Amino acid sequence: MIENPKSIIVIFGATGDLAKRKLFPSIYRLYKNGSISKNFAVIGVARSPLSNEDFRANVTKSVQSAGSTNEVEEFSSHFYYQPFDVTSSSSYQALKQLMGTLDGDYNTDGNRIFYLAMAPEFFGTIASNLKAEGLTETSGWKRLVIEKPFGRDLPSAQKLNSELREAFDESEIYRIDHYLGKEMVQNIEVIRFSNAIFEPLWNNRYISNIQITSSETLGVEDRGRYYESSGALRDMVQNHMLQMVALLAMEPPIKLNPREIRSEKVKVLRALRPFSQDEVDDYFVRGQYSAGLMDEKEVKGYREEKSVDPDSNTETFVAGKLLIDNFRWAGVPFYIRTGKRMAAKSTKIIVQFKDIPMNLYYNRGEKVEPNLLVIHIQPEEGITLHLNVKKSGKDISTTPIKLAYSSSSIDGINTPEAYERLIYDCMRGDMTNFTHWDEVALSWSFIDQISQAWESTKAYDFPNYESGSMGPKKADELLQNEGTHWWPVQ
Ligand SMILES: NC(=O)C1=CN([C@@H]2O[C@H](COP(=O)(O)OP(=O)(O)OC[C@H]3O[C@@H](n4cnc5c(N)ncnc54)[C@H](OP(=O)(O)O)[C@@H]3O)[C@@H](O)[C@H]2O)C=CC1
Ligand SMILES: O=C1O[C@H](COP(=O)(O)O)[C@@H](O)[C@H](O)[C@H]1O
Repeated sequence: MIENPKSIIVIFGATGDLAKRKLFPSIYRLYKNGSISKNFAVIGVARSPLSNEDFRANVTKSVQSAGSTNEVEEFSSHFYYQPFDVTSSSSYQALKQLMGTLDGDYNTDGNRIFYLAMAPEFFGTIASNLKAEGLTETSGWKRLVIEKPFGRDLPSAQKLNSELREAFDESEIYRIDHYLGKEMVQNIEVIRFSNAIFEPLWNNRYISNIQITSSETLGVEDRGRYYESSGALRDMVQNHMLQMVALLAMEPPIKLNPREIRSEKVKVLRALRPFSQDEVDDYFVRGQYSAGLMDEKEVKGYREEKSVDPDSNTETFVAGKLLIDNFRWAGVPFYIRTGKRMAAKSTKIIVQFKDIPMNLYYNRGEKVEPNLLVIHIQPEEGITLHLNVKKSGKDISTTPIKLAYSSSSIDGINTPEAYERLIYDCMRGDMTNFTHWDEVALSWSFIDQISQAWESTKAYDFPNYESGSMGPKKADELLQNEGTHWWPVQ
C-alpha cells in the first residue's frame, strides 16, 4: 500500500454541507500532516455558478472554521471548480478535459477518486455517465466513494448496486460508514483480539448481554425532508448500529485484511435471528420526540420541525433486542438504542458479564455488582472496566471500582476525525473500514422486516418521548421484561 498517495479527487456536491463541514477540513489535515503527497488536486462540482476563486474562498473558510489557519491559502490553491449538470454529456466532457490537464499539472499518474457527496437519487446516474463519457478510462486507478444512504430497502439497494457495478468493480466501490472511521470503533477489534483476559470470556458462557447506545441531543435540524423518508431505523440502525454489532460479535479473522474481516462480519449478519411481522414489537420499540426542555431551552417536537408531516409516523428513536443464532452467542441479547433529542450525546458499548456462580458476601446483605466493560466511542474515547474490590478497613466487604483508560488524555486530544481516516484509507486502497455489498444487503434484509411492519401500522402513541429524555418507557420495559435494565451512558 502506498503511504503517500497521489490522486485527483472529484467531489460531486462540493457546495454542500458534507463537503464544507467534513471533507475539506479532513483533506486539509491529511495535507498538513503529510499523509498525502502534494501531488493532489480536488475538483468540486455542483450546479451553482462559482469560479475557481469563489470555490477556493469557500474551502479556505471551511478549513478556518474548523480551527486551522496555517498554509490554508496554499492548500486551497489545489482546488478547482466546475459548474455541473449531472445529466448533461457536456458537463462530463468538460470534467474529463479538466482532469486530463490536472493529471499532467499535478503528476497524479491518472489516479482518480469520484466522491459522491450528493443526494442519493443521483448516484446511479453519475456512475453510469462517468462510464458512458469515458471518465473511468484512466491509466491509473479509479475509485468511487459513495455516501449513505445506500438505498432505502433491499430492492432499492440492489438496483443502485447494479447501476454502480456497471461502471465500477466491487473492489473500486468505497461505501462510507463514518462510524467505521471512529477511533474507538476501530479499537473494538484490538480490545477483543489482543487481550488474553477478554477473548476467552467473549461468549455466552460469561457475557450476560451487550448494550449499544448512540444517543443524540440534536433534533432533525434542516434534514426533515430526508429524515421523513428514512427515520432512525434506516438512518442509524441499518448501518452504524449493525456494523458495531458485527464487530463485537464476529469470530477472530484468520488475518487482519479486509477480505477476512468482512467475511467474519458477514457471518454475524447472516446469523441475526429473523422474526415475523407479528413478532416485531416483541423485539423492537419505536419512538418519536415531543417538545421539551434541552439545556433549559424549549425545543420543538418532531412533528413541528421544518419539512415534517404534522401527523408523521416516522420514528426518531429505535431500541431493539438482537439475537445471534450461533454457538458463541446463543442466548445473549444485544440491546441497541439510538435516537434524536435525547438527554445526552453519547455513544457507548457496555458489555455486561454474568454474575459469579456464588456470592460469598450475600449473608452480609451485600449485592456484588456485575463486571462491565464500557467502550466509550464518543464524546470521550476510552475504556472502563468495572470490578469489585475490598472496601478499605477491617471488615471484608466489597465495593465497586472502575479502571479507566482515556485515549484522548493519553494519545492527545487530536485523534483523527473519522472522515480523515476514511479518505486516507481510500487513497491508499485500504477497504477494511468500508462496507462490502454483502454486508449492506444482509443489513437491509434484516431492517426491511422491521420497516415493513412499522410502515403498515400507525404508531398511535407518537410522540411518545419527551425531548431531553432517554426515550420512550417501552424501551425501558423491553429490558425490564427480561430482568435487566439499560446502564446509564451519561
Ligand atoms: N451532511 C452530513 O453531515 C451528511 C451527509 N451525508 C450524505 O452526503 C450526501 C450529501 O449531503 P449534504 O452535503 O448534507 O447535502 P446538501 O444538500 O448540503 O448538498 C448537496 C450538494 O449537491 C449539489 N446538487 C444538488 N442537486 C444537484 C444537481 N442536480 N446537479 C449537481 N449538483 C447538485 C448541491 O449544490 P448545488 O445546489 O450548487 O447544485 C450541493 O453541493 C447525501 O447523500 C447525504 O445523505 C451522509 C452523512 C452525513
Ligand atoms: O449518519 C448519521 O450519523 C449522525 C450521527 O453521527 P455521529 O458521528 O455524530 O454520532 C446522525 O446525526 C445522522 O442523522 C446520521 O445520518
